[in-house]
Amino acid sequence: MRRVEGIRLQLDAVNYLKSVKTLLGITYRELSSILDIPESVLSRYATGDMLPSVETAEEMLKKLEERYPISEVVKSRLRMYDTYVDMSFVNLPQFWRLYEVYLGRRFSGLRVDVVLTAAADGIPLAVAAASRFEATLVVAKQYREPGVDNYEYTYLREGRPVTLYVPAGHIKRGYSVFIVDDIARTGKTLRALVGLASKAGAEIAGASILVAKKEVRIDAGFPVDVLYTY
Ligand SMILES: O=P(O)(O)OC[C@H]1O[C@H](OP(=O)(O)OP(=O)(O)O)[C@H](O)[C@@H]1O
Ligand SMILES: Nc1ncnc2[nH]cnc12
Repeated sequence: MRRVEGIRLQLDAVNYLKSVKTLLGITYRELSSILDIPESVLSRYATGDMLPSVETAEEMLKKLEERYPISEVVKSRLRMYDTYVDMSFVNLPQFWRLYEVYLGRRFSGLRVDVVLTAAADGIPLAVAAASRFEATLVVAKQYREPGVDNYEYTYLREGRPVTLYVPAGHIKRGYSVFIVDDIARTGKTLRALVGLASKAGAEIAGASILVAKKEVRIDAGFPVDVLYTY
């Protein structure tokens, strides 16, 4: 393992610890008994006065992922209303860090050139994903960028046509594209993003959608990772 990979693991373990502590409201006492590490040591990890060894970090991550999976964080932080799901936790830095660690481990070794999302609510998650994959962020918008060629994809949303655009130069033939969004209700936005990547001649390496309605089915020949269905 390269030195930098060890350091990443150490930081990932501490970030996971801090994120689940804040987002799930877990005490050091509980974390201490789950991890078998004294509370005083955990609090020094959290303040940054100390780092776990690489071996301890790997063990911590395994235990934390098993006991506090990111799906539990999503489930406990989202708020269901009649027809609306409040997903505002996707705007918390603690959640971005948790999501980065999750993606890095779930999709370890995946080559990604572009992380593609649709404006606006998917953007913070897509930034976190692009950061972890060392990829370029591309945001599909509901308007055409002027002065350049755009790929476009039109679908019907509650009877009205919606068109998503991306500048043609931003996704090239043969690129490996990873799709990110906060929620899929009808799956039409996800399908539109797949359509845009296909028009560009790119390959889709995978997709991560935090929350999806049970009815949403995407048979696109690539894995769509969903953390919570309703
Ligand atoms: O599966 P679907 O029915 O297509 O819905 C999912 C999409 O809807 C939301 O975006 P929205 O278009 O509301 O724009 P916003 O991100 O600006 O709220 C959400 O961020 C997804 O992109
Ligand atoms: N946050 C949300 N909740 C429910 N339906 C949606 N469609 C798009 N965004 C949504």
